[in-house]
Amino acid sequence: MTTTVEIEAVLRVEDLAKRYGAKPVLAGCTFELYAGQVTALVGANGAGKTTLLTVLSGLLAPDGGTVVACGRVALVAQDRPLYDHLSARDMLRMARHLNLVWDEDRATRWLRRFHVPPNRLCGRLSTGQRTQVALAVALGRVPDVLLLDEPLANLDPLVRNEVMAELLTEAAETEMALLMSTHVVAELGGVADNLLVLTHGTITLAGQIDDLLANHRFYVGPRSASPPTGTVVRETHSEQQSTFLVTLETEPDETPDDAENEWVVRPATVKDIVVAHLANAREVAWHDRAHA
Ligand SMILES: Nc1ncnc2c1ncn2[C@@H]1O[C@H](COP(=O)(O)OP(=O)(O)OP(=O)(O)O)[C@@H](O)[C@H]1O
Repeated sequence: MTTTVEIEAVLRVEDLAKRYGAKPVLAGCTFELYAGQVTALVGANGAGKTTLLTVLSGLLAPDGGTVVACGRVALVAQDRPLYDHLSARDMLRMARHLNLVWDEDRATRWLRRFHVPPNRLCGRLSTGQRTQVALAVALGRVPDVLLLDEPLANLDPLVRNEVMAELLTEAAETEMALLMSTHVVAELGGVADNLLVLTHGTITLAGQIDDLLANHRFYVGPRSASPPTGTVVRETHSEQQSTFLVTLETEPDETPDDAENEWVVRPATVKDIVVAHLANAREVAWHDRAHA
């Protein structure tokens, strides 16, 4: 007998829409975030990631749809807004006064862990150190949902790994759901549980990363119009050869090569899947522009 473990959704987003003036930026966004899980939000520049995170944080009102959060939501914004004339320690002190729920230990531990000088003015901290102060303030608020807008962008590769490892521990230990926008797709393996791809303001791919890896395959074979199976996500052709990235209904057999049909089957990475979706989205945009 198999037992299905129900994972609790701590944030539910349904049919979310946002416009800036007359310009629609988000439309029909529907997804959930789960306790203790990390979800990566990926999309082209201008796709609407920052807007989506800002709406989820409550700082920006949506024009349609609903966001239901079970608990506190904290956002670390892209520009890490801090008061430059306050020290890191004063930033925490101010956050303690502004928040009904505040975990001083958790916040100061983070600053210590990443060697941020507590008495230096925020205006004199490096960009990476400012990120650490913003993360300390967000974690000190004991969020049930932590939203991070490109949290790793200004960190060196070593610190990036350390920050991600610490955030994963925090998420697991406190059942905190984490949603982070990122362009560093190659680093998502072993980090994110779920993936959301945002294309021109709409979620075009959502799922558990393990499932996405299991049901995407490359089929490489002699030049042809279609692959032997699956739904085509993206195709490229040379004179002799065709390559299809497909989604499969069921997992393929263990045997990777389909010798009979001369097709070579190989697995796709998260980066392959994301890049294919982004490339498709860009082509659709070019096509729409050309025919406008
Ligand atoms: N305050 C604003 N007023 C009007 N338009 C805006 C505003 N903020 C963002 N936009 C526009 O909305 C769209 C989505 O922007 P957003 O910053 O959410 O995208 P993004 O996916 O976070 O981009 P990036 O990856 O470059 O950070 C863009 O076309 C942007 O120019």
